[in-house]
Amino acid sequence: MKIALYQMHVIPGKPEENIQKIDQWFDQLDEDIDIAVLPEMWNTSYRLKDLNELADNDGEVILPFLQKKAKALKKHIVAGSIAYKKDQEIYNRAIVINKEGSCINTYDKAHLVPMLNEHHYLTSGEKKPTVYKLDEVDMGTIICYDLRFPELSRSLALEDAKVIFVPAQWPKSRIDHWKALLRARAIENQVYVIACNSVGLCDENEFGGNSLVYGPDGTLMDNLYYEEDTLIVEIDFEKQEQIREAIPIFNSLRTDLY
Ligand SMILES: O=C(O)CCC(=O)C(=O)O
Repeated sequence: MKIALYQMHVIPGKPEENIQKIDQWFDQLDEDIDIAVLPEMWNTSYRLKDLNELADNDGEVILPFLQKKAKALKKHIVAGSIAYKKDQEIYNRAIVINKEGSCINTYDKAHLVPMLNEHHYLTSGEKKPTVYKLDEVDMGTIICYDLRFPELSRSLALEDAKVIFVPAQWPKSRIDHWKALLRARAIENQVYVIACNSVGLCDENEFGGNSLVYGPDGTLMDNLYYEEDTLIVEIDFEKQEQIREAIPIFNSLRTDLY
């Protein structure tokens, strides 16, 4: 399975321009890419004060755009997350569209970031992320700060997720945490962790890139640096099975204790 990640410089407060950038990025992807992955809040970036005007109202612009694109390109889109307005509430919503153009999964970021005062502007999700299938493989998505809460990734792994996507706008100043936490989530759950960060500035926030993919044994399969760029990786589920057989952590779980 071949996956392309867009380490995007999201233009703050300019949803139309960001849609155009993504449209062009999709168009230059090779035919053999199965899944295209986008970062967190790629329509607005962190212009939180303006989200009431900028958030996509019930997905009315972004959903049809992604659905049409997925169908035309015959690719699944793990569409990171967007600022999504519903009944006067604004969510940081992850979206997955399959190559037939159906929206098969959504998840509203459950852990809002105190350091960014996200809770002043966004409503937190009240449900945990759920597993979805792309090409018959179980996968899941968590968003950025969720990475600090291992319970969420574990709950996806216990539902049989083999891949966990982490769209983010993670700051440059804490990139060491980003890499350590992503690697830990990969090793402890024996999953592929596919992490798509953004780059560039939004007001005083600088995002740190370093989008990467860790294998189920924590091997760094590939990574990007600090510029806008594309990462392409190929993942292998037979290899994952071998890793899980060699160190069978899921058979050793003590659900009687925790
Ligand atoms: O946890 C962190 O250090 C960064 C989290 C973050 O920036 C986010 O969730 O958008």
